[in-house]
Amino acid sequence: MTGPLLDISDLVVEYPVKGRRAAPFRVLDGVSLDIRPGECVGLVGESGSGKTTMGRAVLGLAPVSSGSIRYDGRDISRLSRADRRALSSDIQVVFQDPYTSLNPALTIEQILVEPLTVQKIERAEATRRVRQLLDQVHLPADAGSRLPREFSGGQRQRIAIARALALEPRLIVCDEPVSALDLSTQARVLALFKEIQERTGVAYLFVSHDLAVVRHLSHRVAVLYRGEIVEWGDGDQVTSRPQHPYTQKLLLAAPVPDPVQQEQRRAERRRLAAA
Ligand SMILES: Nc1ncnc2c1ncn2[C@@H]1O[C@H](COP(=O)(O)OP(=O)(O)OP(=O)(O)O)[C@@H](O)[C@H]1O
Repeated sequence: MTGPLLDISDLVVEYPVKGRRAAPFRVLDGVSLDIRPGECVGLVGESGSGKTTMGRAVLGLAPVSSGSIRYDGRDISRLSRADRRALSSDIQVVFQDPYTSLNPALTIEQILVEPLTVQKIERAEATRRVRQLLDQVHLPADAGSRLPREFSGGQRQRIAIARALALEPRLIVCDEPVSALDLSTQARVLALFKEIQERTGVAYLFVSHDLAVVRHLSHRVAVLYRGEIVEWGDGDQVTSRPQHPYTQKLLLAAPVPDPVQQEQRRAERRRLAAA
């Protein structure tokens, strides 16, 4: 039995508040969770609960006050810039907005080659890898010569996924990666995430406000409420039979296509609100 790939323990993240005597604003308050190699852990919660901050902390972009984030056994919560850069081939990210996350002035090939050249991978090998990456995300080989604006939102998110995969990371932080897409595109991009995970064995920290999205591919799910994890466990259990009242509300808030079921959920929401 191998240890976790990522092990977050008692993590506290605080932002300073203007004014000399003001106490810092605590966004994450003693959060613990772990991700096993090849596992998808979903992190859900409503807006402002601290989900993005959690992803940013893993990427070294949030101020950690206490606690630890161990990657492969080593605490990475307070790395120097150089050590953090060295870790970029292990931990990658896919952001929410495919419109702003890709440099509009670069061709897709240039976007995908960039991380490879930073890691000093030879040009011929990089070009071969770009073709392979486009194939992996089901984009045609000639996509390489085009600019991001020539692609739809779903296709741009595929390009962002290809870029994240370029260095064959072991973990990808996915921060609301389908929220900006329409429903049918969401389903196709989620299927791609799943397929890539099964093929490459990469692990995901999959952040979303939407329980239905997280349910789709998470082995385990953590529910964040006001900077604390209120429920954490098996994905099916948490998303279908939640124990905590906050998760129950999140589940009832998710829209369902069947109007009868939708009305039953509204009634249940009213009952919970009155309780
Ligand atoms: N750089 C920052 N400085 C100060 N406060 C911040 C900063 N980043 C986030 N916060 C605050 O931390 C809280 C949690 O933000 P975060 O973006 O992590 O939430 P979230 O659950 O991802 O919400 P959303 O789904 O709306 O993005 C919010 O109250 C936010 O205003």
